[in-house]
Amino acid sequence: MPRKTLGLPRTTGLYFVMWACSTARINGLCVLGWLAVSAWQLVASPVLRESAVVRPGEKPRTRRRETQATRLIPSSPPFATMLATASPHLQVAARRLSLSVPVNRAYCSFRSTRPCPGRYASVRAASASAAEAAPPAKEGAEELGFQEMSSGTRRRYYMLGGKGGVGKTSCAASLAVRFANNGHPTLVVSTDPAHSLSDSFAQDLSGGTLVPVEGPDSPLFALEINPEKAREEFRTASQKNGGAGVKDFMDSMGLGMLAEQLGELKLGELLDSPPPGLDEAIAISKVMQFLEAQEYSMFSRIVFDTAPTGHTLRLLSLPDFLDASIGKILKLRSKIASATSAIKSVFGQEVQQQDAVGVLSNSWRMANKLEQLRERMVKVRELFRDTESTEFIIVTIPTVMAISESSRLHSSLQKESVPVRRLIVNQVLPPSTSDCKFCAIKRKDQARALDMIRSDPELRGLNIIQAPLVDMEIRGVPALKFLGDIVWK
Ligand SMILES: Nc1ncnc2c1ncn2[C@@H]1O[C@H](COP(=O)(O)OP(=O)(O)OP(=O)(O)O)[C@@H](O)[C@H]1O
Repeated sequence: MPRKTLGLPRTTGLYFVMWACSTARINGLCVLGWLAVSAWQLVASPVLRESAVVRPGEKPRTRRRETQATRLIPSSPPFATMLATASPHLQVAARRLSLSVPVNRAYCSFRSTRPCPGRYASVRAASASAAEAAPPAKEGAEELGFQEMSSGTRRRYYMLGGKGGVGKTSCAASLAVRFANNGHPTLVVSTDPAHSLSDSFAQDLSGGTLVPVEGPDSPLFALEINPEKAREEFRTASQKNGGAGVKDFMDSMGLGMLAEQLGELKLGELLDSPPPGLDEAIAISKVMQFLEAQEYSMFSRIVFDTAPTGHTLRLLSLPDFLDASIGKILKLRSKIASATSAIKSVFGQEVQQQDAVGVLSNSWRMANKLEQLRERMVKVRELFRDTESTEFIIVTIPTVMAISESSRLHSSLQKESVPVRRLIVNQVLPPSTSDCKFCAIKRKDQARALDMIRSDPELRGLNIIQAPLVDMEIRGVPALKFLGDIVWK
């Protein structure tokens, strides 16, 4: 029908078609409306299309970014923009066009009262925008880029930690992939009792041994330490605690005091309900064991995906804890050794005597193992504090709760003299030309949280790395490479 016959301006024509769709609620009509609008859009929307690209007060978007966005999600930005700039009736109509997911997505990313069905229209565009929007990290800060992390072949350790669920594993795995793709034979280790490294690499890494990860240019191995299994080694040594018969026997030997002291130490309980941090301590000491072996000397970068904040802090104070809780055992060790040999030399093979010897020698073995653990923990703590080889990277998200926790974590790490220089703020919503209500509110919240970082006395001195919230699940080496290229620059 010629436009003149209708006698309506173009936008009103569009309005009419969409209004018909929204009122009729008939899918067939919706399809017709959609086709009509698309045809109309092809021939008559240069002005509106232009307005989709540049708005007052905004930087013009580059043609390239627009192309990337449209390639990744085949939505129809000009059409969505038209909807966004038109009346609320049109927006209702657009919602009813639910048969067209791209349109819904595009629509949502412009104006909606509900959260977006997909996260972002374009991952690449998002990351580019985030990089553009990243605030200067700190005043007078040294520039710490990936180049600095990657330079040199001397072994370096990176420990990523923070509140649960902020993206520690994704960031640690992406850093490991990035190192491996930059020529470093790399080992990534999860010491978090609730492992998600396997999920992150989409590969089974459980089993407590080094597993090669397929994909990167240089060797990349992953290791999930099973704390239960590692603890089992210690537990078996403490299983025979002896019974009343043994106690009587030791009393009769004049070793009653020793038996009582051993009983009080409750060796079995120490490992059955381990003190906080012990699991991770055993896990890290296991890694130290691995790394002492010649066959693992090839790794020039070791990345740790650590357990959530609390565990890490307790881990650092564990050597002191072990001193306090097993110090007594260590003191008793020589007494145990001499009592064991005395009993062995004086008596024959009676059951009671065997039990008594068993208790003492188990206790002695146990004491030895705990002593070894304590020594390793001291080494782990030294490693954590070595500014030359180690860096702890705090991962957070832009929420008040996560930032408060990161601030406390930083303060505790400072007290323990652990070097921290970088703070990753993960899942930042990138700026967009227009916002759904949900996104706008979320973005405001995030902006407040980012301001909080800038004014936080603990965090403002750190080099801040913003990682955008991306619209895909970060799973498998290609996705991790993708994230790594954005985050580790
Ligand atoms: N920048 C991002 N954009 C989109 N999704 C992300 C991003 N970072 C992490 N995620 C997603 O968030 C979820 C949690 O991430 P991850 O497992 O890395 O967190 P975590 O801190 O290690 O969790 P936990 O404390 O439970 O081990 C995962 O589904 C991951 O894909």
